[in-house]
Amino acid sequence: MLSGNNIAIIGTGTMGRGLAERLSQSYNLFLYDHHYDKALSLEQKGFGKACPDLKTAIDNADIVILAIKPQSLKEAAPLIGSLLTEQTLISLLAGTTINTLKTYFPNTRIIRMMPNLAITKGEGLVGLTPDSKLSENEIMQLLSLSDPLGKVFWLSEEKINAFTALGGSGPAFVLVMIESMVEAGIAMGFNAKDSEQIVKQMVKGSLCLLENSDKHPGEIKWQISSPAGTTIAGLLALEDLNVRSGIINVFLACFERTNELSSD
Ligand SMILES: NC(=O)C1=CN([C@@H]2O[C@H](COP(=O)(O)OP(=O)(O)OC[C@H]3O[C@@H](n4cnc5c(N)ncnc54)[C@H](O)[C@@H]3O)[C@@H](O)[C@H]2O)C=CC1
Ligand SMILES: O=C(O)[C@@H]1CCC=N1
Repeated sequence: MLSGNNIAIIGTGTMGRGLAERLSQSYNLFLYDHHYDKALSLEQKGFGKACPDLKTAIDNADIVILAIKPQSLKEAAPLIGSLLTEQTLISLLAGTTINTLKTYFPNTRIIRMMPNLAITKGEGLVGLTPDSKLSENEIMQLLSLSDPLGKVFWLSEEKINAFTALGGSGPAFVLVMIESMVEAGIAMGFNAKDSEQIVKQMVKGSLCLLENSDKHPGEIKWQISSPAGTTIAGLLALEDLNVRSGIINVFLACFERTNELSSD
C-alpha cells in the first residue's frame, strides 16, 4: 500500500515546504495548500506540482502527507476523508493520535511521522509510528522516503509525545540556548557576528567531542574543568542557578502540552 512514487502533501507551510524540497528529487509531488500561492511558489522552484484543489492532489497520490496544524484537522478531515481511496496517510500532526485519525479516516492505512525542522537540511529526526505491523517491503518504502530527511526512529505510540518534545520541539530550545550564549559573548565585549561564529563552532565542537568518544558527557566536562580553574567556576554558577532543572522542566512543559493536544 506504500508503493508508488506519487506523494500528495497537504499543507505547504514550514514542514510541507521542507518535505517538498527534500523529496522532490525522488518522488512526484502533488502540492495542495488552501492558500494556493504557497503551493504555486514551490512549483515555480521545481519542488512539485501545485494542485488547485484537494481532489487533484489526492487522486494523483499513492501516499498522502498531512502537514496542516492539529487545530485544522477537524475542518479539513471530512473532505480529505471523502477523497481517500487506497492511499496511505502519513500524519505530521503533533499530539494527534492514531485513534483520533481513525475516527476521520477509518479505512485508511495511517503512519504518524514526527520530524523536526532540521529535515529541511537532511539532518533531522524522523519518528515513525505505524497503525499496525508493517511488511518488510513497507518498512523499506518508509525508510527510503525518510532517508533524505534524517535519522529514523521507530516508536510505539506511547513514546511519540515524548519524542515530539525532545526531538520535534527540541531545536527551538537549543537555539534559545545558543542565542543566550551569543548574548553572553556580546556582554563580554565581542560584536554579535564574532560572538555567533565563536559560539557556533564551540557548539559544533562540543557535539563532535561527544559523538567521537564513548565517554559520558560528564566525563568530557571534567576533562575541560581544570582544578580551581575557569570552567568549574561557571559550572558552580550553573548549578546555583538550577539550569539543569530549568532545562528538564522546559521539556516537561512541552511534553505536557503535547499530551493535552492528544486529549483534545
Ligand atoms: N514546525 C515544526 O518544526 C514541526 C511541525 N510539526 C507538525 O507539522 C504540521 C505542520 O506544521 P507547520 O508546517 O509548522 O505549520 P504551518 O502553519 O507552517 O503550515 C500549515 C499549512 O497548512 C495550510 N493549511 C491549513 N489548513 C489547510 C487545509 N484545510 N487544507 C490545506 N492546507 C491547509 C496552511 O495554509 C499552512 O500553509 C503540524 O501538525 C505540526 O504539529 C511536526 C514537527 C515539527
Ligand atoms: O510546536 C509544535 O506544536 C510543533 C510540534 C513539534 C515542533 N513544532
